[in-house]
Amino acid sequence: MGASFAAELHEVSKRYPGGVTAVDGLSLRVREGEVLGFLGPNGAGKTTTMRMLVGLVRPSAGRIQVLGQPPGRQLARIGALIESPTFYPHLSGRDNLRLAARYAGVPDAAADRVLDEVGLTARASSPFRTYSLGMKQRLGVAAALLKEPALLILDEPTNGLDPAGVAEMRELLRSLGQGGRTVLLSSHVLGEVEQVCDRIAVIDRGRLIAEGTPDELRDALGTGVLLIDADPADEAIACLGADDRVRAVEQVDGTLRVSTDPALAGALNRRLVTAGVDVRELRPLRHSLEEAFLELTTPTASAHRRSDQPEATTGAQR
Ligand SMILES: Nc1ncnc2c1ncn2[C@@H]1O[C@H](COP(=O)(O)OP(=O)(O)OP(=O)(O)O)[C@@H](O)[C@H]1O
Repeated sequence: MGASFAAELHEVSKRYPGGVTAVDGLSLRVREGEVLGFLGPNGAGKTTTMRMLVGLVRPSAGRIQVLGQPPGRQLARIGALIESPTFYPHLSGRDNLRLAARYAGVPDAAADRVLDEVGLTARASSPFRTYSLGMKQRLGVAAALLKEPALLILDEPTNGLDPAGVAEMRELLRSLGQGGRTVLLSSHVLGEVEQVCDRIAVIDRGRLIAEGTPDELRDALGTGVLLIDADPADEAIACLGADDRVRAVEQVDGTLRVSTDPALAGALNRRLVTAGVDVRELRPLRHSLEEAFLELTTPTASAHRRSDQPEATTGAQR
């Protein structure tokens, strides 16, 4: 396994006693220095994967390397926020972090550095119990930063936060990803990772189902539909309907929605023009990333959405 990956999983599975397969043949590489969003619906296996990376859970099958070693060997270089961290309610944020610093074997002064990094300096002397949920979560991130980790693993750090808390956490995550640190960040909400991550890995039922930059995901999860504005439309429908490579043609608000391989755009354009049809516009229909994510992970939700789309007014179905 190469050195340019902060973490590598190869065909990793985890089957819990009782029979739940939480992770199922997962192969994934976290590149050094990237912020990787680990996205999946509830129960997809994100927490289990993260627990395996830090050595809290043993995989049932497969190989894992973290910072070039098997899990559990490089804990001094890994900061993790996987379970809600336990802090003493009556102690201040600073004193809680100083205790954690001693436990981690780093100087007390690290507490002030990380408080500053997560934007809690102004409230550092207040008792932990007076913190908002967002501040508590940020203190958890601060604790994970004490060791100046090369790899930071954060499991759903925005979970349970109100919109203002989510926005603050997003800002913090964006700043954490700058510099050379590698960050693995899980979420079940696309919008929370889309803006802060270099790449996104989507898992569902323990399996990797898509991986790439947000743009690559949008492209890879194309709809298989070309939008064509052609004149006369009737002739275009007849021409396209006669092509074996076209699965269906629908006319919606004057535009043809052609179900086909989008790579055939050029060939279909030529065919239309040869048939004497003017092609005014031809482009692939793209999902938003949110739609693409739902399409991949929750078939029932996407079925609902499809039925909400405008009805075809005329069409040729194959
Ligand atoms: N200790 C355990 N024993 C048995 N089953 C477990 C255990 N931990 C998790 N599971 C099951 O494994 C599956 C994956 O859970 P996991 O917590 O890894 O998913 P997740 O993607 O992190 O979900 P969430 O977003 O809800 O936290 C779920 O079906 C869960 O119930």
